[in-house]
Amino acid sequence: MHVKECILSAPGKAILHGEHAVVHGKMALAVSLNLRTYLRLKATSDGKVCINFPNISTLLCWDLTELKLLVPDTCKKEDGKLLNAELVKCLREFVGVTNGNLDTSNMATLAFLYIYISIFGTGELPSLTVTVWSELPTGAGLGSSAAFSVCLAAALLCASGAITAPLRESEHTARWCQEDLELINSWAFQGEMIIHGNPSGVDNAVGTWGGMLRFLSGKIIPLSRVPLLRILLTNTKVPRSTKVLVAGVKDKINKFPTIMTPVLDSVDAISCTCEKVLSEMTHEPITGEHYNILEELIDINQHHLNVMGVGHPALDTLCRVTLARGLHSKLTGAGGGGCGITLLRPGEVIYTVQDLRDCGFDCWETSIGGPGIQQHSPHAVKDDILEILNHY
Ligand SMILES: Nc1ncnc2c1ncn2[C@@H]1O[C@H](COP(=O)(O)OP(=O)(O)OP(=O)(O)O)[C@@H](O)[C@H]1O
Ligand SMILES: C[C@@](O)(CCO)CC(=O)[O-]
Ligand SMILES: [Mg+2]
Repeated sequence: MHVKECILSAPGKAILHGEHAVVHGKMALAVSLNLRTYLRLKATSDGKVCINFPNISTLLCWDLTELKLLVPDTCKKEDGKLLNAELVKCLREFVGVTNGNLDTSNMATLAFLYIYISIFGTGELPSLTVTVWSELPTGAGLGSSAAFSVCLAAALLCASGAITAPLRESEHTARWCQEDLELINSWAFQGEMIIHGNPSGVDNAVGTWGGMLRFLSGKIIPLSRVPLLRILLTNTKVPRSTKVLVAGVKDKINKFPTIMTPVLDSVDAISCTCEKVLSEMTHEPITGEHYNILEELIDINQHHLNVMGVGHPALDTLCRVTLARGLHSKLTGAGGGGCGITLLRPGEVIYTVQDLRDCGFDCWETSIGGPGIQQHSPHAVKDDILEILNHY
């Protein structure tokens, strides 16, 4: 093993515009959040691999001898756009995943085992313990699966020696070089493929690089100059699965191609227009008209997302309650429940927070644009999170 112990973190994300359309080759605008997923990897010598994912109540241990039997004959060490079908089939049987059973714990376990065996399968399997704790709500549209996959990919790549842990003595936080980030991102995409089925890659790109970015057909363009936006996040707490929602949109497009294609094109135009307005806001004095346009784009996109079939009555409530205070909201991420975003104007007093809490929703203002995957020294991690990571 190339590391004895390491602690990493990756951010969640909010999609401003382009969710679902991005899966079909359209543009998305996404931004990292100040809520992060933390992972601690520890080398052990007991011949076991243990995973502890307390957010989803998962604590499992296997003997290395058991896991060795799962390594397929053709274990590719290459990163790629396709999963090794033989390994997926074998792991699904091992973990007990059937087609109708989208148990949250199973998907995370499957993603861990897939990345672990793919990275180490051609050599010796190491004995280790991995603990993951997240500040993000899981399965709520804020990219928890991507932050999880990015952390797993980075930690296991470091443990294998494919990349080097960047933290030097006396440093508290460190990042990887561009080349290593590309490798982390490509393995995180494979984790997302396990959890999502058909991801665009936008979520893992934000988890890897952080900041605000434009994502189009696998191309990631960081937006360096963006205005300081105030965004309210609301979690309707309605559970949903990204995998199921993405598959539903695909079915609708296949069923009504001539009806749905213009909707996707319109979402693409919304993302382009939004990017243009955001860029103007960094070059010229910000006016009320800039905000008027951003708000109208949010309203139009929310209608389109309803047309795609990924709305939910709880998200309608969010839009109605915030509009009563003159604020504009849309779902973010896969929809079907989960979280929505509300744009706040500078200096705005947000009475709407109490209205939303009265509806039973969680609601908080977030800061956006935090860093992508990082390695931390234990001193750089908040005490309560460190306690959870060290508990196992
Ligand atoms: N902290 C975590 N620990 C373990 N597994 C996690 C964690 N966070 C996410 N996951 C895995 O990711 C799944 C949720 O992924 P899903 O893509 O459905 O939602 P999301 O990523 O939160 O939202 P979106 O994809 O819309 O942004 C969980 O069911 C679990 O398998
Ligand atoms: C719904 C979706 O567009 C965003 C999920 O955060 C899926 C994806 O891009 O992989
Ligand atoms: Mg996800």
